Amino acid sequence: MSSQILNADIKNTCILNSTYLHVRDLLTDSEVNKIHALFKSGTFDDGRLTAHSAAKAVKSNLQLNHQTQEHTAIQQIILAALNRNPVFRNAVLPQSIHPFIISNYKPGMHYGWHVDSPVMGNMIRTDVALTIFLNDPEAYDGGELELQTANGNVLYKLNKGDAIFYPCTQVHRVREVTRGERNVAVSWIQSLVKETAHRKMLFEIFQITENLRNKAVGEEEYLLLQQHYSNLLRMWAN
Ligand SMILES: O=C(O)CCC(=O)C(=O)O
Ligand SMILES: [Fe+2]
Repeated sequence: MSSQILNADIKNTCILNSTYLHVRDLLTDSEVNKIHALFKSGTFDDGRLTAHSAAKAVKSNLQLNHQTQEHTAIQQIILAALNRNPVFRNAVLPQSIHPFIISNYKPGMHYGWHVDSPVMGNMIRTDVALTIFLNDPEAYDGGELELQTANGNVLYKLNKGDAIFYPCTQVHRVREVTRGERNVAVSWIQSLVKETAHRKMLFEIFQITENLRNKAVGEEEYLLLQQHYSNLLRMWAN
């Protein structure tokens, strides 16, 4: 299936590569700075506390204690940014979002090859995983998020404020950080639409509808397209 960005407005804000959605500037610079300040005053725990048994063995990082006010404040900033983002809303179709893990990798830390649990927290089915990069890629060496795909591995190390969304079905790892520190926010989303291929089709139809809005609103074909979008979403929503 083709996977392209069809809408000019959306094109400036994200890159869709197969099923990997890279959203640019999900967080503004001012939000990243606020998060950085909260990060510095936070209390961090061993990341193995939140890993399931097989993942524990390969995980080495630090995570902001989730019972702190810093964690609550960072999570609020991120949730507000996600809620206002039309690409996120229409491409991911979020139903539930797992509380964020705010993590820090120092030199020597990594998260080896693993699969994420299919169900997490408050019975959230993990359909889409996301990593939001919270510091400059130049600030550290290594630390790439690496995903295994049928066409070879793909690596992501994005600008601060950018996010990558990927299907939870993929084996992945975080490569060892060899210099500096890697700060990210990570979460998992249960989508209204479980199948990645269905979400992609809906996102493409949504963009076509947006493209046609000005010239075709009121036309019969436009109404039919909207009807099919609505009915497909209703058919696939769970
Ligand atoms: O830090 C990342 O980019 C991903 C972390 C991860 O794979 C996980 O927490 O399960
Ligand atoms: Fe993971």
